[in-house]
Amino acid sequence: MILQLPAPAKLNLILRILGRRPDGYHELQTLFQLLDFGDSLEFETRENDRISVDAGTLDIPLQDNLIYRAAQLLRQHTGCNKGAHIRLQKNLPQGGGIGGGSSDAATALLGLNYLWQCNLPIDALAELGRQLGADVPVFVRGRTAWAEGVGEKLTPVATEPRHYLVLVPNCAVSTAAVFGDPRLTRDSTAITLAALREGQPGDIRLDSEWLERHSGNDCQALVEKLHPEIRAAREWLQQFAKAQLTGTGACVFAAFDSAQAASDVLAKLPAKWSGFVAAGVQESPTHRQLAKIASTL
Ligand SMILES: C[C@@](CO)(OP(=O)(O)O)[C@H](O)COP(=O)(O)OP(=O)(O)OC[C@H]1O[C@@H](n2ccc(N)nc2=O)[C@H](O)[C@@H]1O
Ligand SMILES: Nc1ncnc2c1ncn2[C@@H]1O[C@H](COP(=O)(O)OP(=O)(O)O)[C@@H](O)[C@H]1O
Repeated sequence: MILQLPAPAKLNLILRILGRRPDGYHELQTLFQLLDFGDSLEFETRENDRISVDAGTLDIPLQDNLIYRAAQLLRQHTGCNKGAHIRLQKNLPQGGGIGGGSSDAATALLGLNYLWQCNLPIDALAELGRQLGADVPVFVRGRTAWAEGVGEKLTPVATEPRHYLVLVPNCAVSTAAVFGDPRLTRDSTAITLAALREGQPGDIRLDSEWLERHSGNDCQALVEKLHPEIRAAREWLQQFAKAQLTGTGACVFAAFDSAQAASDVLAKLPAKWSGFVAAGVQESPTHRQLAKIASTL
């Protein structure tokens, strides 16, 4: 059996650092916006219990690949001893702050849970994801969400449909180095969403005016100090629309009302940088694909 699933990127439309916990991890608040663009994973069952990964252009040891680690963790947790061959088509830059590795890990958990018929509920898969990285649970749950804690307390939210131009500067940022830097500001006040829920059935809606007021990224100033090229990319994009860092970088992004408007700016991009246009989505393309497969059974 062969199963093909997307592993979408995310943007942090808001990233606030509230403080540091005794274990060194940071308390934060972030708005994870899922995108309709990302990597792609293909899963194939095998006759034996081997797990192999063809990582394509991604040049890292197998034991470090989050796809392999997700597969091992799922087997350990469930006692499953089945094997699989997994092919990765890597479209997202590494260390970009758009969650490529985390999303690959989540898609591996979701895909293998289905392929191996482990039948773990989403809560259990999200907990396994948390063990692999702070950003994995949001991709496992598959909803654009407001995150608190170290990023694992998730509240699904509805954002207005927008198109994003994401620029990829020529550098990779180490998340651990940014969080370990004494110059990082860690004193933002917490935002409360509760007031926005009043009288509204369903998910909390974050409209563009609210987003405009609260957008920002507490890592941006430090990351731009460490990597002047990221500042240059953001300032270039800023000529056309409000531009901001995602996660701990390196990517920067701006929102547009249409894909055409974003593509028009992308067409002007200096050759030294690359970029892509993607739409913001409420539900992960991974979950949409799994639901489609389930509906045809
Ligand atoms: C801050 C974010 C926002 O999305 O940055 P990006 O990775 O997307 O750039 C993420 O939550 C990152 O998530 P992820 O990349 O999965 O982090 P992890 O592998 O769990 O942690 C990498 C390192 O970042 C630091 N870290 C991470 C998350 C957090 N809330 N506090 C931290 O201090 C820790 O030093 C940890 O060793
Ligand atoms: N399947 C994978 N895809 C990308 N990176 C991976 C993967 N597995 C492990 N990694 C490691 O995770 C690190 C961060 O990955 P990535 O998710 O691309 O960055 P970010 O969290 O900044 O968005 C990479 O530098 C890489 O060493």
